[in-house]
Amino acid sequence: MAISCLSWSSKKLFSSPQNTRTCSAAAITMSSSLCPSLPTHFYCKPIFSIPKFQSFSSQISASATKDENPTRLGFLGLGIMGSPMAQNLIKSGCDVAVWNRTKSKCDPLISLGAKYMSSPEEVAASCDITFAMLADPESAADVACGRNGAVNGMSPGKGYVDVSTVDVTTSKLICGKIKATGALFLEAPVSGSKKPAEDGQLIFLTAGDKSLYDTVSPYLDIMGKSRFYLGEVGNGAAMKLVVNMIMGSMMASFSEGLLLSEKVGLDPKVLVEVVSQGAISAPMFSMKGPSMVQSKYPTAFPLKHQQKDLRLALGLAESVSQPIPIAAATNELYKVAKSYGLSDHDFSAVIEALKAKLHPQT
Ligand SMILES: NC(=O)C1=CN([C@@H]2O[C@H](COP(=O)(O)OP(=O)(O)OC[C@H]3O[C@@H](n4cnc5c(N)ncnc54)[C@H](OP(=O)(O)O)[C@@H]3O)[C@@H](O)[C@H]2O)C=CC1
Ligand SMILES: O=CC(=O)O
Repeated sequence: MAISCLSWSSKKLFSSPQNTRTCSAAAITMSSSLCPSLPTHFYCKPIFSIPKFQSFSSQISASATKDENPTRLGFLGLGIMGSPMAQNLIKSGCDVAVWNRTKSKCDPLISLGAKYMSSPEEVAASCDITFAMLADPESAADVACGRNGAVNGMSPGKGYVDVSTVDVTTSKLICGKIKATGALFLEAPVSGSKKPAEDGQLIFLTAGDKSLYDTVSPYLDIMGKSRFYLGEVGNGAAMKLVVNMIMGSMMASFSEGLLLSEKVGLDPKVLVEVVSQGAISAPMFSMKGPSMVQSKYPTAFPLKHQQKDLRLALGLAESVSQPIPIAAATNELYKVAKSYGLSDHDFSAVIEALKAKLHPQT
């Protein structure tokens, strides 16, 4: 069976609350039984046939199918990514409680049916599974382990799924604190930006308790198009950092190309078109190139988070003595862009760091 699955046809079904459960179940059923040749760590939503309903194996998942006793989900962190992810869960008929540091960001979700809780602890105490989508290692650790943090509300039978992009050490720290309560832990950072989050097309890079992975797979499938189970805690975080290290360098290189083409009298719009047709074509270039040419950077992935990921990737590389000189140079460029006040712009604004007149006489 071809792996290039995902489908907006199955997605359309997912986006309809009345169809969600059938489709979630269908997605689960499809995984290894119908795709025996696929590696067991990888699952992708099917495009075509939707097989017969099969009930979920774990107890918590099974309760997601029963109206009288639905699994209670919590969501901590309602920024660019967390809001649409939580929204997709709510629209799919899940029972969701939310918390965000800035309370006003909870309002649109409350109007869709979410319950508001006043702390991460309250969310964790009242939910079976709590997802967290925080900015960086510091906020992820604080929301999980700080005062009124989620750890205080965890207990055996519950699960904590951290979908933030953090470093291996932070993920292991959070895992240790959560597991000390008897609860289960899964790290599940995502690849894919604002639009994929809105469309339920994220890629989950998970590691940790396999039974929790199995339990939450129906929810990951509502929010995403595929999921990888990578084994021990730290592997998901590391995979995410490697992917974003590549992405940050690609964007920096693309920026250099756009500016060089213009300087030598070429039309950068044509460069975008040429690149899109060749072997180095990437959706990112086609999507962001046209606005970069107009010096517009509507935020999907904030530049400050891309620089954070490069910084964390450098730490990861150092921990195993792997040289990553291109990523190191790229990180410096993003730091310059941050110093120009571009932290909250899209990461494609890194091109502005290359426009600066480093040599005013030229
Ligand atoms: N945007 C993207 O394209 C993608 C982002 N990611 C990763 O996902 C994570 C979230 O990204 P995104 O949604 O874009 O980021 P945002 O900056 O939009 O949201 C960050 C979230 O973290 C919260 N937060 C920040 N600091 C603290 C703190 N000290 N205590 C409590 N809460 C805090 C914010 O709360 P408040 O609203 O109060 O500020 C907000 O809910 C990051 O790790 C990012 O690297 C991964 C894939 C794609
Ligand atoms: O982390 C960002 C992304 O686009 O993935």
